[in-house]
This record gives sequence, structure tokens and C-alpha cells, in this order.
Amino acid sequence: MLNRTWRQTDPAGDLDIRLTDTCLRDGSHHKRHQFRADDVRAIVAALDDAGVPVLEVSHGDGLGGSSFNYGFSLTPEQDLIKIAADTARQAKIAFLLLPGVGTKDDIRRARDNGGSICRIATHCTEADVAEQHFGLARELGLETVGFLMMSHTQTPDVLARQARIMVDAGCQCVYVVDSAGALILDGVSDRVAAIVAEIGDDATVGFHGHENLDLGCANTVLAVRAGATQIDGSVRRFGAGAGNTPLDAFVGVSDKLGWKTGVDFLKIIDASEDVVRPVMGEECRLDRMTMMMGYAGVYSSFLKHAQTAAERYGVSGPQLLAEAGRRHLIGGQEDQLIDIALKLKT
Ligand SMILES: C[C@H](O)CC(=O)C(=O)O
Ligand SMILES: [Mn+2]
Repeated sequence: MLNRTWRQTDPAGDLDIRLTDTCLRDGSHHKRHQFRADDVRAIVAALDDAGVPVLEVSHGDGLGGSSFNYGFSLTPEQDLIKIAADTARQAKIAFLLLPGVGTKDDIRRARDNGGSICRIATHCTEADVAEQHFGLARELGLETVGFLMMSHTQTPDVLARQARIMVDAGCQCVYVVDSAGALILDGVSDRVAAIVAEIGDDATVGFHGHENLDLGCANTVLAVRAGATQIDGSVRRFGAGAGNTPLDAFVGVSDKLGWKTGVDFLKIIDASEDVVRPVMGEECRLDRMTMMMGYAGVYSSFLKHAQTAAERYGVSGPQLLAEAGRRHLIGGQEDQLIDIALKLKT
């Protein structure tokens, strides 16, 4: 019989990990951007009380995302950022910006509303479009994070070079972002390790997982073991597609591995059940649509757009998403889903 203690300490040893919950930003995709002010107030209060150090609040596609192309917000995101900042006692409020969707003025407004961490996301080969935004964010005294979206599409070396561009522009932490939930175990650790090797003396590295192949927690553990110290997740997986790495479960995993997150496990699982779940409308599901997203490498925030197109034109959603994967669509190409549906219909 193996003499195993119940608490398997991890080869990575005692680690401090900083968690960011993104259910009020990535979860905005799942909720079709229909957050009410009271939803945000309740979720921020509960996650803040549980000790979550960073809460991200914005439209799912980032500042300025409320539009015909991405979906209109029920409550202006700048109001939600201010509500979050006014409600949180210890948590910092982060916001996301995709250059071209949002503007530098949106960054200024989010800072004025109490946001203190500016997270700038680009496709993983287009880091250079964010250079001026990192520069402005640092001038404004904001902490900066860079998102390399759709990281599964590029090799570790390419991502490392893109991370260097972000850091040289003022980014303080670069994330491997598994936007499609398509990365599998070593595919995560290889990418994180390559970026750590490139920028580890100047910046930290993070990981943002999605659940489309049900690997969120496992991938995130390997990201930490490869050197990531900033981790995204969402309570109740409340994010695009089948959701993000479940932050509540990951807190439990971290506790059992001896990693320090500062989050109270009992409080976060109660917040998940009693506060977040009632706001979601429906659970984020691992179903044929979301599994096809992970399988075909499709941007998770396309899910609701693909469901709408498949229903409107009477075509197979999984087949629509398979073609979106073949076309290597990236954020901003939501309209292509309609083109695919029309072609499938003929
Ligand atoms: C705008 C996207 O939703 C950012 C993100 O969360 C991802 O790429 O994953
Ligand atoms: Mn995401």
C-alpha cells in the first residue's frame, strides 16, 4: 500500500499565486452582457469577502465592446467598474481592453472609475498593436497585464517573442490565454516555460484557461508548475464557452498542493453556490457545441453568436464551429459565422 499522506505537497513547493476572478468580464459572454448593477454588487462583495485579490469587470470583449457586433450591455460597463470599485474592500478591480474595440480614453475612464489593473488583449501574433496602450496605462499609474489570445495557435517560441514585445512596451505580466480551451497539459507548460525563459527577469507570467475540453484545472496546475504566478479563473466556471478554469475548485486544489492563494475555500464555495449561480441564468456546459470549440480551436466568445446563427439558419452548430476552426477565425470575425451558416444551408 503506498504510504501517501492525504496532503500531497507539490514539487513547486510553497508558492504564492495571485488569482484573478473574471466572472464579471469573461462571464459577461455567457450572460450576453446583461449584468444588472445589483448582480455586480453582490458578486463583488462575496468574492472580496472570500479574499479573491483581483476581480475583472468589463464587457466580455473588453472596454467599448457594447456594440452590434459583440452584443450590447444592459448596464454600461463603466458604471459596473465604479460599482465594483466602490464595493470592494480589499480586492483590486481590473478591466480588459482589446485595442481597436476600446480606446485610450476608455482606459482613462476606467481608471477614474476605480480600476487599477489594465489588461490589454491582442491576438497572440499582434502584440505590437498594444504598445501605445501599455505606455498610456503605465503613465496613468495602472498595473499592466498582457493577454496573448488564442495561444494554442502559435508555438512557444513565437509566443515568447510576442511576450517580449509586450514587456518592452510596459507590460508587467504576460498571460498565455487559451481562448479556445484547446491546449492540452504540456501544451500549456511548454508555452508558459518559454515565456518565463524570455521575460522572467523583467515580468511575471500568467495563465487564463477555458474548459472546452474539461482541462481547466489540470492545465492551470501545469501552468503554475511551469512558472506562472498569476492565474485567472471564474467562480462556477462562469465564462465564455464551457467556462473558465473553475476558480473555486482551483482554490481547493491549491490548498491541497500547499500553494498560497489567500482565498478562503469555504467562503468561495458558498459564494459560488449562493451568490454567483443565481446570477448565471444557466450553468456553463460541456456540451457538443463547447466541446467542438475546444476540439476545433474556436474562440470561446463565439459560442452565443454561433448558437444564434445555427438556430436562425437551421444548420448544425457543431458543423458551423468545425468550419470556423478550419478558417482559423479570430476575435472580431463573429460575422463570418453567419457566412458559414449560409454556406452550410445551401
Ligand atoms: C475577449 C476575450 O474574451 C478574451 C478572453 O477571455 C479569451 O481570449 O479567452
Ligand atoms: Mn477567456
